[in-house]
Amino acid sequence: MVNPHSDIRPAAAPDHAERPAGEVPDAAYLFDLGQRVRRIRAIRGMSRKVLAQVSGISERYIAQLEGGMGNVSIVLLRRIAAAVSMPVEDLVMDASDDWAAIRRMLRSAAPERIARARQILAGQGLPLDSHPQPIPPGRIALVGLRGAGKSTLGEIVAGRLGWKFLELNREIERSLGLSVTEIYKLYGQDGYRRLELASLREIVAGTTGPLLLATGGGIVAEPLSYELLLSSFHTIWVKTSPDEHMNRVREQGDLRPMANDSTAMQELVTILTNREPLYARAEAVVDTAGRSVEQSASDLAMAIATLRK
Ligand SMILES: Nc1ncnc2c1ncn2[C@@H]1O[C@H](COP(=O)(O)OP(=O)(O)OP(=O)(O)O)[C@@H](O)[C@H]1O
Ligand SMILES: O=C(O)C1=C[C@@H](O)[C@@H](O)[C@H](O)C1
Ligand SMILES: [Mg+2]
Repeated sequence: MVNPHSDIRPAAAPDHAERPAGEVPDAAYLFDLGQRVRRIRAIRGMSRKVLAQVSGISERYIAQLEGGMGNVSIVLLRRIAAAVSMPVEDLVMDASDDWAAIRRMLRSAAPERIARARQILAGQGLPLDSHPQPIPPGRIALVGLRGAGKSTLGEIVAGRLGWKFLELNREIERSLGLSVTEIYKLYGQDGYRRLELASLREIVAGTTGPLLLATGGGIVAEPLSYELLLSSFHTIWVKTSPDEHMNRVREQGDLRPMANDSTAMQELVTILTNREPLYARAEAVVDTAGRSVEQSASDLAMAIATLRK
C-alpha cells in the first residue's frame, strides 16, 4: 500500500520578523489552522461539544476557529491543544504524522540517542540505506474503527492458526485492574494513551511466538504508539461502511466516543474520514461490509497468508 505519510518535511522556514507579504496569506493560515483543529478533534473521536467542555472554550468559538474565522489567542490555542492532548506546536504548523512522531521521540529520548540520531541524519554512522529490522512474519496487528470486527475476526483466525490472540484494550485493563471507562474517568484520554503505549511496548518486548493483536480504534491518534505498532507488526486495516459501523456498535450498546444523540452518525463519518489516511498506512485491508463473519474470517486468513509470503 502506498504510504501517504512517509515524507519528512523540512524544518520551518527561518523566522522573519516580517513575513514577506503574500507568502502565506493570513486568511489561508487561519483556514489551515482551523482544518488542523477539526482534524485532530475528529481523529481523537471528540465532538465539538466534548472539546468545548474539556477546553472550557465555547462551542461557538470553536466552530468559528475551525471555519478559519477566529484569530485565536495563543492562550486559548494552548487550552485546545491540551484538550486534544497534543503539543501546541503541532497545531500551529502543518506537520506530517512522521514529523509529529519524531518530535515526540526527541522530547523523551536520552541524550546519547539524540546524538546518534543527529549522526545518522547528518550521514554519519549507519549508512542511510541500511534497513530497519524486518518484522517477523508471525506478528500481525489489526487496526480499524470500533465495530469493524477486529476482536471477532482476530479471535476466530488466531484460533484456527493456533496463534496467540491479544486485545490491547484488555491488556491495558489487566495491567491496571480497571475498565477502559474507569481509566478514562480517572486519567483522561491522555492518561489512557500513555497506558496504551506502555502496554504496547510490553507486548512488543515480552511476547514470543506468533501473535495476532487487536488494537483499539483510537491508537492511530497517538503518533508514538502508532509508529511502534507499524514498525513492530504487519498491520491489517479491518474496515466496514459507516452504516455497518454504527449498527454494529449500537447493537453492542456502546456509543463511545460518539455523542449519544442525533449527530452520532455525522460524528462517526467525520471520525472515519479523518482517520482513514492513518488506517490506510496498514499494509493490507480487509473490508467486512456486506460480508458474513465466516466470509470475513477467511478474508482475514487470506490477507495474513499473503503478508507472510
Ligand atoms: N463480516 C463481519 N466481520 C466481523 N464482524 C461482523 C461482521 N458482520 C457482522 N459483524 C458483527 O460486528 C461486530 C464487530 O464487533 P467487534 O467487537 O469484533 O469489533 P471491533 O473492531 O473489535 O471493535 P472495538 O474497536 O470496539 O473493539 C460483532 O458483533 C460481529 O458479530
Ligand atoms: O476509537 C476510539 O477513539 C477508541 C476506541 C477504543 O477501542 C479505545 O481505544 C478508546 O476508547 C478510544
Ligand atoms: Mg474489539
